[in-house]
Amino acid sequence: MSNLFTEHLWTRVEPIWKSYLEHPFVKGIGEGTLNQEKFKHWLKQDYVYLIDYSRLFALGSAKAEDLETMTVFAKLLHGVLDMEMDLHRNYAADFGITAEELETTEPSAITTAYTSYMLNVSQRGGVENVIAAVLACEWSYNFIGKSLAEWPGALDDNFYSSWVNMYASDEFTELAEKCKRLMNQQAKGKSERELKRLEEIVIRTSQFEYMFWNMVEKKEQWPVNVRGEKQFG
Ligand SMILES: Cc1ncc(CN)c(N)n1
Repeated sequence: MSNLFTEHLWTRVEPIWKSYLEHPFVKGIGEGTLNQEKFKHWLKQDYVYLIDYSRLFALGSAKAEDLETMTVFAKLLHGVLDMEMDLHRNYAADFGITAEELETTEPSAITTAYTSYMLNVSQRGGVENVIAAVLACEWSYNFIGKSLAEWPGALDDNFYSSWVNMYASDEFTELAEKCKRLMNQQAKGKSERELKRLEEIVIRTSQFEYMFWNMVEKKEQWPVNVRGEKQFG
């Protein structure tokens, strides 16, 4: 295993994350061709996802064993609530969707499953579980943003160029790097068995990321709603 735990993790998640770049939703962002109704579904679902995601950083701060780690989690929390969610609020305003509408979105089945998984593993373990749960989210979006930024035309006359720019930006890259540094610090001195357990969390969340792209592509909610009406993908 390489010295840095994140380098080892990269060898495990690379094939999963490369599959995101072939996903029609992600390709649609990079090529500027994504159907805007699908994007609105992402905006709303992602907004409520990010609310729970923020809770994870608050939990990380509460579980931290030193002031420095506490501060890093607090900075990550600020990064989501202020910087990342501003992207959503700005796109929503263009569509005439209010911040309240975003905030009161009913989470879909996949959104609920994904955030519940992250909150569950984070509550069960120490601070290392929290950072393992949030790592793929921050790092994989940065990976996608930077990859799409190199696609021809992704940053020119593309409705989604603000999306690509934000996730590829130096500011967002620094948030992803903070997560990687925290993961490596927490991995130090852990047994092989413990590292395997953390690796599994990163792989599971990477698989959830793919399911989230699928959910927004298909505008999925729940397979059956409260009136008994079925939704087929
Ligand atoms: C589902 C998901 N995963 C990750 C990110 C990046 N914080 C996000 N906005 N949405």
